[in-house]
Amino acid sequence: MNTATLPPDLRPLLESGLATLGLDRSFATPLLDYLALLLRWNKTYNLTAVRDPREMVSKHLLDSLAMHPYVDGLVASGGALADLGTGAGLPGIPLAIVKPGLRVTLVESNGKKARFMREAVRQLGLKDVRVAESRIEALDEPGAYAAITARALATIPLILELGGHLLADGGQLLAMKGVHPVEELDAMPAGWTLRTSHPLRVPGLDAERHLVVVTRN
Ligand SMILES: C[S@@+](CC[C@H](N)C(=O)[O-])C[C@H]1O[C@@H](n2cnc3c(N)ncnc32)[C@H](O)[C@@H]1O
Repeated sequence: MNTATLPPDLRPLLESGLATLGLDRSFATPLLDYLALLLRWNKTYNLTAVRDPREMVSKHLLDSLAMHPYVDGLVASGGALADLGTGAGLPGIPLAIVKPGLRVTLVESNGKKARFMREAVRQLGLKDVRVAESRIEALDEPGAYAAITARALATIPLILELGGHLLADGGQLLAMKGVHPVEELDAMPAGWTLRTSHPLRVPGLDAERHLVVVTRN
């Protein structure tokens, strides 16, 4: 893939961030391939508001990857993950890159974004990833997923309303949030339990981040 146009300092920046997150530096190559593709498509399709390549490393790649330990159990058990309102594939594509064997469905209703992701999945050779071009609430796969992820999508009650049907019994919502979302959790519907809210440290990002884990009772 053509990563030659990327600024030369991106690779060391990304490799250092991967090391901080406990991930192998070798993942920098496919992650930069994805970034290069995203930058190229962003010129014609409005895929993400963040357009500076250095900012994309911290705000998109490393931010998505900061939750990677939470999907290790899925790789081990073979459980599937649905990334809801994934946009250009965040966090689903970076997670799939660093967790070979993780089965991911990228759920997105925007046709241009879905088209970009189909191309990215093909070019990156992500064999266990599929794109579902669909409204979340219309995805007819009840109970098919051991976990759902959501980043910059909606409040926790709304995420559960849209996509709760996709989770198997005991399944987990892994919601990426900024500050700990007290009000959202106060409004959580019946049938769901807050398991944990864990602060995440994202290399290169000076902002509060939390991973909120909610389980179906
Ligand atoms: C703010 S973007 C976040 C994208 C990505 N998760 C990220 O972190 O960059 C929210 C995305 O969710 C999609 N979306 C919103 N509601 C949706 C729904 N009900 N079904 C499917 N996609 C939806 C939008 O099209 C948009 O691409």
